[in-house]
Amino acid sequence: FQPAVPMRAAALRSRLPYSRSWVVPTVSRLFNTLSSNQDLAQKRIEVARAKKAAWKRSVLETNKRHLHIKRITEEKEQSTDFQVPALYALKVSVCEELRNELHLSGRERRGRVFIELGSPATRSLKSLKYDIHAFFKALKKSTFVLSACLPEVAEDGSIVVPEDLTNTKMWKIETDEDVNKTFAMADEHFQSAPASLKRPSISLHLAKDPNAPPPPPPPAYLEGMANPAASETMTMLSFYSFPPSGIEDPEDFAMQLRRKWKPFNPLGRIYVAKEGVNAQMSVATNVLENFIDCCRSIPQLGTYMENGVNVDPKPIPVEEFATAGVPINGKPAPPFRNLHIRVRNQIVADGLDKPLDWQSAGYDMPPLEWHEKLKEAKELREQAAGTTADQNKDIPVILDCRNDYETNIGKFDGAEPLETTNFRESWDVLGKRLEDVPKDAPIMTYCTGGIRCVKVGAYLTQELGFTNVSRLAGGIIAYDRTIEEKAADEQPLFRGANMVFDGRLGRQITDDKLGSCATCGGETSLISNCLNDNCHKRMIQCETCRTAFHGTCSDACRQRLVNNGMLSQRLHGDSSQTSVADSSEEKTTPYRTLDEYSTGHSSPAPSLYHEMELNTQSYLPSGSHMVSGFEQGRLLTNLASMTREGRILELGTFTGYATACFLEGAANVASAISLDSAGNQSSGPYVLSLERDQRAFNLAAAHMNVMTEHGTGEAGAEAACSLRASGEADFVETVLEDVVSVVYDNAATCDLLKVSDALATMEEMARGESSQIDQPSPFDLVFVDADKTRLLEYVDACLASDLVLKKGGMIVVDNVLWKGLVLGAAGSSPLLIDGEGSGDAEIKKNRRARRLASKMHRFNSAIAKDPRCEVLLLQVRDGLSMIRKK
Ligand SMILES: C[S@@+](CC[C@H](N)C(=O)[O-])C[C@H]1O[C@@H](n2cnc3c(N)ncnc32)[C@H](O)[C@@H]1O
Repeated sequence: FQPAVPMRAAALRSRLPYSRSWVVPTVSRLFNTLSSNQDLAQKRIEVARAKKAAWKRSVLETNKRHLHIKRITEEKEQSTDFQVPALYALKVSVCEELRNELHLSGRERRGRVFIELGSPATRSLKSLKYDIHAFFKALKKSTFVLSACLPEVAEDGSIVVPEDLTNTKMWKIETDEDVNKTFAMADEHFQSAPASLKRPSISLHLAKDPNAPPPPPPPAYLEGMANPAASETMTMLSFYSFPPSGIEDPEDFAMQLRRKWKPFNPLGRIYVAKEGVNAQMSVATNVLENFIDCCRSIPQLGTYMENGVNVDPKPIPVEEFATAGVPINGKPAPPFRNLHIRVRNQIVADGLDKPLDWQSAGYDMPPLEWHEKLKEAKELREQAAGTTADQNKDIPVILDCRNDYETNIGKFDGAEPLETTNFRESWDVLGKRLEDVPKDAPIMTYCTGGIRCVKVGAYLTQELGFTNVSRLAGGIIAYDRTIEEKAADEQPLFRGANMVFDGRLGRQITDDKLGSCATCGGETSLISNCLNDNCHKRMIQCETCRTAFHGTCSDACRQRLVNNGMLSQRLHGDSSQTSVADSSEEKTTPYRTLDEYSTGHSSPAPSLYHEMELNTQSYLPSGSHMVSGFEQGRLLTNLASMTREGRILELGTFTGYATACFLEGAANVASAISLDSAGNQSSGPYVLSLERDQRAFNLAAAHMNVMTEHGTGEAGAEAACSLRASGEADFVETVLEDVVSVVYDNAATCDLLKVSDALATMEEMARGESSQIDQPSPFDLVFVDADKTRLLEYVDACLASDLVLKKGGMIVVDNVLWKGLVLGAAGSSPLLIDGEGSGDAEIKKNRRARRLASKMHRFNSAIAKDPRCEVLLLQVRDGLSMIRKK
């Protein structure tokens, strides 16, 4: 054993620059010193990481504890033979001074904290304060002192908290001994208290600690700041930063931004990734300077916001702001509704297989210099007619690095668009375009706000070896502002409209209409997204066609809107459904495909479903293609409606679309057999759905609550829509209990179960050993829609045991045609994949798709031969296999 202090001193001595090794500065010693400094830095990073991990663990533990306590209270409240006081209830109130100083919200000022019998908080002041802090997060642990009294029970059985906190019955809790005494008194008081007091209780009063250090002064950027709500205008702005050491913990950084920006009430969309930050925002103009100062004070933004904050030259009056975006669902919309700070893998998805050095990306050319260079380039081009390539080498290559729908409505004179539909395609296009261009030739690049050109510049210099690359600083936005502010007598060399990434979509810079309407071919600069949300294609479309096609891109999409009965709702903002039979659309629009015809002659899905899809797109966009959707969803409802008892098991809930379809079907069964109470785990209509992803589970839980509280019609759709409109992303992030239970229409029960692996849970059920939920009695239908690599195991568990699926029951397996690739896997055609690219990432993705297609083919072949069942493989959506258990 060695004492800790000397050991620390020795370690420090060997690392500090003034240790003996520094006195004789030989090269090797200097090197040693440097490397030990690096060690020290590394150690610090490790300590910081360990602290963060410990903090995360403690948050998880606290959450777990809350849930545990909730369960105990519920169980105890239900059980009649409750004897032991397992929990103490502390009624906590916070003094006025602390409330104001810490800006406590209603829930944080007063509430109940439960303390378990025998837990450290019943013995030590520190633990008691810790537990109170765990419930009242806004309280700082050291800023309060405690006083206590015992609650009185009124004649009517209600619990009275003394009004007069200075009353003599109150005592201070200052030591561990006081804590012990207080809990002992609560026990004693409980013995003689009336039965309406369910457990030993203590009233606690929290007052400001007179010895607490004064709160830190507000940051300078908040001093004397105006009230953003009083601003008459809003200012659009954007910025990006690629800090050289990256962002260590993007989740944590995103939280920091939310906290620091709260006083400004900004709106916008911000992406945070390890590589940096990319923000498009609107901020009240009266606090714009304060907001910019705040951003500058954040080290990861500060000096790394290349070209500072790109501010739109014209603030928008608040009344105009409310309607400055492209209308959504036929209703006027602002450019941004909420503040969304999202963590992503990259702030601009580039598809490169390794990150480059974003600090070394060519010359960031100020807008006025860019303007002059373009004029020179124009002159050079005019003089160059009929001259040799060698004489033309000074003419710069001007590259527009945006996508085709952006360059089609506006670009700089003489610029060459890359004609990409996605930024990831740029690398191949650049390679081909610049194949024969000398490495020292001048190359000028630009994009909307400059961020894409950082990546293009890095690629051109580091990967393709060009030495004379420049990019327009701050992109077209900064150019537009600079010309307007500093060279108003000059004609802008950018013609047409600049597409921006907020609800306005396009900002007209000159009156030129360079785009041609995707529908009629006429001139236009209007850009929008197809109103059929299943398509949502970004398109250029003139005002006339926009009206004629009701904001959709084609006949097919317009027809979809009509079929879904949402046209009138979307265009006029009313909730009345268009009656398909009465609709003139139905009579006059010819059907171009059988698909369109079939959808056109099916009953529309209830309105809730569409909102569920939109919520999925909004909260879990990368998985939104997984939702079952209209055709398959309706089929699932019908199948569920035809089952004997309406008992359905779904593997892979995702956001609850198919779950809702099944619940609808189960309720149909209940009404067909005139059940007068809802089914449950043991008998009658019941849906059990298993999911492992917390965020998907939370959104599904919210959807199921909406469905059961408001139904699937207009009221349900409105409630589901408000999940999105509230902008409260937090509900998908919180940890819910692992089981969420709802009853629909008093006819069918649905349990959502959060599991770590649906297959393991199902195998437990097959053995009759379900650990998370009481063993449910067997199901009529099992929908297999979780991980696609273990389909045989899922189906086998259903076929092998009658505890999961009844004899004669049905297994439905999704995605069995795997985008048509099973044909290739069966050797019938080459394995072609739509839009097959040649980049490494694309090749990897395709390899995975092929591997899965082979697995799917093996599954289809095996199950078709299995004597325990009969199979019908339907070409619905991505292929549905209907497997009847014999
Ligand atoms: C295709 S989606 C389900 C779509 C949903 N059934 C619908 O129709 O809307 C697949 C879901 O299964 C979940 N999942 C995948 N593997 C799982 C597993 N082993 N256990 C539980 N859930 C799983 C995924 O998180 C994902 O949400």
